[in-house]
Formats: sequence, C-alpha cells, structure tokens
Amino acid sequence: MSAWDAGRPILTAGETRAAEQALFDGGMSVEALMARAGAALAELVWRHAGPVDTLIVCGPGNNGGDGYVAAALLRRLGMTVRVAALAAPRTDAARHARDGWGGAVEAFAESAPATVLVDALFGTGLTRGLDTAVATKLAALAAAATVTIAVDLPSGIATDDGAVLTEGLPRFDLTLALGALKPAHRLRPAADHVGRVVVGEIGIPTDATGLRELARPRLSAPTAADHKYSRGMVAVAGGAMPGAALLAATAAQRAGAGYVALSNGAGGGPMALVHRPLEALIDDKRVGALAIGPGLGRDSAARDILAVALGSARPLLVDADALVLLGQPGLKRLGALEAMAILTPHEGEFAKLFPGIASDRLSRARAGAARSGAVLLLKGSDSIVAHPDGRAVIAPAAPAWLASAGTGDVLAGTIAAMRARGLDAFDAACAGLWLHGEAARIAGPALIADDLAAALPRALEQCL
Ligand SMILES: NC(=O)C1=CN([C@@H]2O[C@H](COP(=O)(O)OP(=O)(O)OC[C@H]3O[C@@H](n4cnc5c(N)ncnc54)[C@H](OP(=O)(O)O)[C@@H]3O)[C@@H](O)[C@H]2O)[C@H](O)CC1
Ligand SMILES: [K+]
Repeated sequence: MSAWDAGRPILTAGETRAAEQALFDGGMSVEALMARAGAALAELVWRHAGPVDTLIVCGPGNNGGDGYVAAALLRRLGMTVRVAALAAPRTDAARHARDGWGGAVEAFAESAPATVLVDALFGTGLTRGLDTAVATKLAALAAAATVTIAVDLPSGIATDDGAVLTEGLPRFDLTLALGALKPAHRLRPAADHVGRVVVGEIGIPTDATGLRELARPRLSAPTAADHKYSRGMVAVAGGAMPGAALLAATAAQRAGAGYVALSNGAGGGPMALVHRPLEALIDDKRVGALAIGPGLGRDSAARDILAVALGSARPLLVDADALVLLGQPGLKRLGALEAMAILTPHEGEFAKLFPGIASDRLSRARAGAARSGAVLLLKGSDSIVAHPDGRAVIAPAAPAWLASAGTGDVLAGTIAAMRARGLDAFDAACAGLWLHGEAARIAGPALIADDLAAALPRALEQCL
C-alpha cells in the first residue's frame, strides 16, 4: 500500500459539501445525515465525559443542528443537558433538529457554564472571525468547563488553511471531525486548538480527496535474498561542514540503507560508513539516492558540487544549502530529470527558492511542487509533502523538541534511505517524515540530532 492510500482523507469545506451533496443526490435527506452527525456527537460526549452536566451552544447553521440532535439524544440517556443558541436556526435541517430537541433554549450571551461544554456554534460554514462578544463568552464558558468538545471544528478557525480568525479562541480538549478530517485539524495555528481529534464516520464519500494525513509506512524487512545493495545504496555529497553531512549519512544507515557513502567528508563517523569521491558515486548505478545540501556550504566549491550532482542520473534529494544555491536555473534542471527529485525546504529556504508564492502553507507546498516538478516537503511543526500532480499529505504535529540543530540533516538522510530502498519520491518523503517524527517521540525531551539518528531503528521496527 502506498503512503497515499494509507493516510486518512482530509477534505476541504468545499469538498465536504460536494461529498455530502453526492449523498443527497443519492436520495439521502440532510436531516438523515444530521441525525448521524448528532448521534456520533452524543456518543462521543457520553463516552468521553459521562453523565455530567453539559451545555451545548448552537449556532444558526447545520453545525448548530448537530448540537440540537445530540442534546435530544443525551437527554434520553438521562443526562442533564442544556442548550444555548447564538441565533435561531437558519436551515431547514437545523430547525427540524431544534424542534426535535423541543426543550428550553437559553440565550448564548446569558448562558451559565457547565462541566462539559460542547461548541456547535460554527463548523465548515464559518466565513469570518467571531464577533468579540461571542468570542469572549465562548472563552469564558470554556475556561469554566472541565471538558471542552468542538463539533467538527472549534468555532473561529478557517477550515481550509489553518488560520485562526478569532482572538482568544479556546484550546479544546476534543474535536469531533464529521465525515473526515479537515485541513484545520492538522495545519497550524488552527491545529493547536483542536486537542485530540476523533473522526465521526457519517458515511460521506472521501475517495476524491487530494489531501491525506501522513500515515505510518509499511516497510518490508530484508529477506535472505537481500544484499547490501538491494537494501539501498545512499550517497551523501558533503561540503564545507562535515558534521551535517555526517549526520545525514548516519541517519541513512540507521534508517536501514544497506550501503552509505559520503563524499568530501572529513573522515570519522561509523566505521561502516564508506568515504568515496562524488565523481565515483554519481556514475554508480547502484546509488538509489543522492542527498545533497546538509553541510554543503554556499561557496564556489559548493556550487561545483551541486553542478556535478545535478548532472548525475541518480535520484536526488536536495536540502539546506543546495536549495539556496539551486536558484531558478537549477529548478528548471530538476524538473527535467528522469528520476523525480525531492526538495526538503523549511520556510526560509522555500521563500528564497520560490519568491512570490505567498499563500497558506498547504498552497505554498503544492505550488512549489508544481513549479519544480519535484516532490516538495515543506518542513515545520506541521510538515507537508506535496506531489507535482497536486496530491499532498500533512503530518500530525511532531514533537517541538525537533527544533534543534541537525535534525533536518537527519531527515534528509532518512528520506534518502527510503528512496534508495526503492520507494518513489513521494512515498520516500512520506516514509522518511514519519520515521523522523517517531524517532523524535522515542528520543524524548532535549533530544539532539544524534539521538534522533540512534532512535531510527526503533521507529523503523514499527513499520515492519
Ligand atoms: N451540510 C450538511 O448537510 C451537514 C452538515 N453538518 C454540519 O454542518 C456544518 C456546516 O453547516 P453549515 O450550515 O454549512 O455552516 P455552519 O453551521 O458552520 O455555519 C453557517 C452559518 O453561520 C453563519 N456564519 C458564518 N460565520 C459566522 C460568524 N463568524 N459569525 C456569525 N455567523 C456566521 C453563516 O451565515 P453568513 O451568511 O452570515 O456567513 C451561516 O448562517 C458542518 O461543520 C457539520 O457540523 C452535519 O454534520 C451533517 C449534515
Ligand atoms: K463548532
């Protein structure tokens, strides 16, 4: 199974509406779908919070409708549940749901807090930030609650680009994503507000998605028929700063490559690391991935090394300094390569390589991939892998301890190992990214890049 198929689908607001419409066209009513959403919400509240007093705040759209349905179901279970409305329902389905609740509806502005707060104010239909009074009240209700649950999305974040449109928005404990994840559940800063995300299956079709969540890769263990080259041969083109290239090379070894060679190294590193000149490596057809950038430097020698790498037919991974040196002519050459390359910029490198692409991170990653003809991994706490064909994968937040020197070099080496073992450029970037995040979890607080490389085998073990 490819990394693409394995990941959970992520739908934008528009895609969610289209998917729901497909159900309606097939004869399902909005009310029936809302009944499923409300049942999923009631079950979540019941299971997670138990029979404690609950306040469900409902907005005017179908997000509010889900809240009324859940309120009626929870009342039937004997729970003490109150409903407060920000405004009267504006859709037929939401009106129908409120009628089904039939109980008292408090005014949102005057509602008293409860142990459990359920936010059903706005979901995918939010078009702007909350009014200040609404935002202040929501924050006060959340602060007074023991458990906070958001329906589909915390009210006040944009569904598609991860923007937080509302100041003082609470951080929820739990979010029930209806039908599928949305980009805001994974893109920061919105993702900082969703807490644990549970997907409530309501039967909407998700096959048409171009976006998925990063999934654990499935990797085969070596068999008796394997030898060091069949397990993947990685070349790392070193330069001015040997430590960074050494980290990348070590990571490639620890990520399971059978043979790793480093050029321009200053010696040192594991005994199993082979030191060979770049010229000898680029003509070696057994090299399944050539990583360039970590420790390369930006001087004229670095430019020469990059030119040699770009002239080779080996599958390339371009990182760090090499991204900065690449420039527009280099980008053009990348797109024309036989083997699809992988670019791994952080935001700063991305901005230098793709001036003028100013948009949200997801759109930027996709535009960079399309413009370069390469798989692009935009690094950050919510890393994104984009394919030139438009597909993209978002990684769940990785440990913030990763913000430390050399961790990017480890990522480059890890991805190179995945590419050399035979994965295509997109799957290799996804697999490497997953292993990197998992290694960080294993390495724990105050990790340094060396620990990360050392933790890779245990991360790899989980994929076999
Ligand atoms: N579509 C379905 O059949 C189902 C959807 N589900 C749930 O529904 C929501 C999406 O519902 P929708 O009605 O499209 O949108 P919302 O409930 O999120 O809100 C739309 C209304 O809110 C107004 N609005 C938007 N932003 C604000 C704001 N900042 N302040 C005040 N009012 C706002 C908007 O009106 P405007 O014209 O003023 O923009 C709408 O009246 C989805 O998230 C699911 O929870 C069910 O799951 C299944 C069926
Ligand atoms: K909500």
